[in-house]
Amino acid sequence: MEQGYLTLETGEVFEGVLIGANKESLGEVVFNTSMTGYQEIITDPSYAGQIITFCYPIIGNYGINALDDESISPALAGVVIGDLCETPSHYQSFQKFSDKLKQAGVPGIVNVDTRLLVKTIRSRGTVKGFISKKAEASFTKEEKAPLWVDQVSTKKVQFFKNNGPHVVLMDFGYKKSILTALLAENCAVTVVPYNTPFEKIKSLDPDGVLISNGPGDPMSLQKWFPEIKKISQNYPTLGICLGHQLIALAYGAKTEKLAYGHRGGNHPVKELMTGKVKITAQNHGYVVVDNSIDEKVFNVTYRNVNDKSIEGLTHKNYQIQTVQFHPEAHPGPSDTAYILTEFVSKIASVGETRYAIK
Ligand SMILES: NC(=O)CC[C@H](N)C(=O)O
Repeated sequence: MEQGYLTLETGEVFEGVLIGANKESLGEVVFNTSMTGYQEIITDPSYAGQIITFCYPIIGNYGINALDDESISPALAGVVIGDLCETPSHYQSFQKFSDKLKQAGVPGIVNVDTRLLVKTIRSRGTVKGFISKKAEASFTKEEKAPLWVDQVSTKKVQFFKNNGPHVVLMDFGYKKSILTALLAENCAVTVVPYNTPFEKIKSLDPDGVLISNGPGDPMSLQKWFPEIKKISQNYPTLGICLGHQLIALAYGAKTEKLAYGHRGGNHPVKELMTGKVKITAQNHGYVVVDNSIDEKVFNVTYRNVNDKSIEGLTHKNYQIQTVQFHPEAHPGPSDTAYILTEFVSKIASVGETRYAIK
């Protein structure tokens, strides 16, 4: 057990014990409030480049299983934990949390005062941090953040056969649960790289397109906004999290960074049409700016109950729906699983009446 430190760019230093990969790591320090689901969280590609602080004090108690990974290899920069349990107990567990981290090449730091760290992030806003054996770090101003999506998106097209409607899943760093949910609805799914142009998607002849979640600042993908717009004008489209932000941006709205993001399994969201509140799973640092939405183009369908931020949109003329939260959950409640089910039944019924390709 080796002593280590998490140094924040704002100067605070947190002491702990190093676990996982034996290396230093720099990342944006964020926190997740979920009480369970650490395996899904560390394998969610949307965390690429980030150091996740777990608010829940005990992590690792039910081990790692063969089912819950949300991607093949974790993309996060590190983890910060209060109390790590190295003697897991669960019938499906085959690995300890620290071994999973080591295998994935990700460093972590445990025995950290995570309550103080989260309070610090809440007052400072999201800050960069450095995990190291030394209590010092130098933070140089990066010219440009890496294009994280490019690092997590598939490089090749993958087909999943089925006898239901055909969905093209644009992979900006999709969570496996999105694919699983579509397959469970009998959809045939074609997973394509994030930078697949409209013409290629047209050649795949989908019934609908799903623009996935993914890491980083949505504005870093500005180059692809015209393609995203064209795709969504020609096929019924569902955007989840980053997908929601990209669609809004493609139609001229703006996004901004939240002070410290929404990451957890109990974010209340109001469905404006019914007034009903759904408890949702979330993991995002950016939001669509409220007054940047053209109300002649989009209806705001959902709002966050806590900070009133935009959580969902529908287009007034095209079959486009977007959600900032995660209807596939994993981890988190499945209150909004109907969003995926309704999308699939909509594209199944569009069938022959599908609008003409422009
Ligand atoms: N889960 C996601 O798709 C996250 C979207 C985006 N990277 C954000 O942080 O806001």
